[in-house]
Amino acid sequence: LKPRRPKNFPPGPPVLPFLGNLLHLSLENPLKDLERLRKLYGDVHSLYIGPRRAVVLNGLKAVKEAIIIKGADFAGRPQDMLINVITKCQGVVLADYGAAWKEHRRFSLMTLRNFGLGKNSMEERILGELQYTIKTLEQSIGTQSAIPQVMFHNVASNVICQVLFGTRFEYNDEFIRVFIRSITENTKILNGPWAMLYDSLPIIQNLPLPFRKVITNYEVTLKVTLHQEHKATRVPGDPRDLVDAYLDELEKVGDESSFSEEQLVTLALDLLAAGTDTTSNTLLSAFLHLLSKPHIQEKCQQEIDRVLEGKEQACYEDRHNMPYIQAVIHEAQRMANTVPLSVFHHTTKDTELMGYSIPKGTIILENLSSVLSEEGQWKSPHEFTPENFLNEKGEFFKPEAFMPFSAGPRVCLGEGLARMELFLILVTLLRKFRFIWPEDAGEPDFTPVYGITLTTRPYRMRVELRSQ
Ligand code: HEM
Repeated sequence: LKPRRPKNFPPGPPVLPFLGNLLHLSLENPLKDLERLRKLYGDVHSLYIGPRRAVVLNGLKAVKEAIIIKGADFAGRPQDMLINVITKCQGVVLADYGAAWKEHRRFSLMTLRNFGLGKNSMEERILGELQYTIKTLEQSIGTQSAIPQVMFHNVASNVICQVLFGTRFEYNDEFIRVFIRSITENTKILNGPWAMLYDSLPIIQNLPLPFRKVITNYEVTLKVTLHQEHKATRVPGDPRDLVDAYLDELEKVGDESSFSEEQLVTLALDLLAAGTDTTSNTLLSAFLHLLSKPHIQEKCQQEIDRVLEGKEQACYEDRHNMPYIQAVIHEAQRMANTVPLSVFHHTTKDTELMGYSIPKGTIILENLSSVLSEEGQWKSPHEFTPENFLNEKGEFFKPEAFMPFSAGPRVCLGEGLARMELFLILVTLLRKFRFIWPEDAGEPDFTPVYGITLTTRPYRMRVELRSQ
């Protein structure tokens, strides 16, 4: 009943029968506990999630050795947790390391790239979507209460919807409202207390407890995704979007590959879920910092005005002339710490790490937080300081420990898109508006709400038009 540590396995806290190390972690937010355990047991330590064997990786050295240098050994995903019940191990994000994952990852990367080129490029889609955001913000001028939460989720999910379905949704559309509510709820439940209990105690898995909400939420998102009727209007060989491209591929490869209509639905949901909550929570955190540090906001605006003088709108290439903006965006990502424990990995074979033996089938928690704020890697690890990314000459540089997208074979496949979104959204909005912390709002609260993604606590902002 009490799990036994394998030989030469990393050390860790004493393990209890059934519960493993569940009592060593705050189920509401285990990040502080992981910091404490790192101090006690070192950069690589073990942890039992109920009966499941897990290893936590802390700091750049351990994370790099595992997911980059020994990437393939650490590139699996666990297949028997609450999260897998809903995705049936398909798609990309939670698929195990193997042919189906590889084929779907390759297809997604290629399609994102193809739909990002030429006419209707990704850049145009983002800038087009921003016109709706600008309208929303303009309507709130003169009030103290622009509410950025839903707005940034809408932008991020509409950008992906355009790639997937070739269409965007009005911000009050049923699809987008239901979809966003369901995925934001699920990213909180899926690594919260109920998921931990579900994963630790098989005996409770069929009881009508709150984790069942994850399944209902997933069914809702599935229904709305399936609702996108594509087949009737598509022209084979002339794809309008990712769904068309997938259906083309399915016809081409037939039964010989892992492609199937069921996989397509999971893939679409994967991309929507992975691309919405991450980008929007990063933007929420970035704006919270800019609201509380008006001098940094102003410095960004000066650089934007200078570089974009005479130009109607920003393009992604402009980033090369905006070292300060680049530094602010990277610093915002570092402090946002959007996916603090990455997505759980799983060892694909018996392997070694920093002198320890780690058997095949061990869950790996990659503590990205510990790298993004590691002492010794940053000039200022705990404060919002754009200078973390600027050299003495004011030029932008990226330290090795900047890994909000993780790294190695499983590195975020939306990194290129996310970086383009963050740049164009921040630059366009900061050029047009000044964002001010409302006088009646007290002090900004930077304590995040824990989940697969960290979220800022809800806040309001005052918006003024800038005269350029
Ligand atoms: C600021 C925004 C984003 C952040 C911080 C972020 C971060 C991450 C992280 C940490 C992972 C886990 C990597 C690992 O397991 O080692 C991941 C995976 C993934 N992300 Fe992102 N992401 C962002 C935006 C996006 C966008 C816009 C998309 C959609 C196109 C996307 C799609 C994915 C997918 C499909 C995976 C799974 C990759 C795999 O398992 O092979 N992400 N992301």
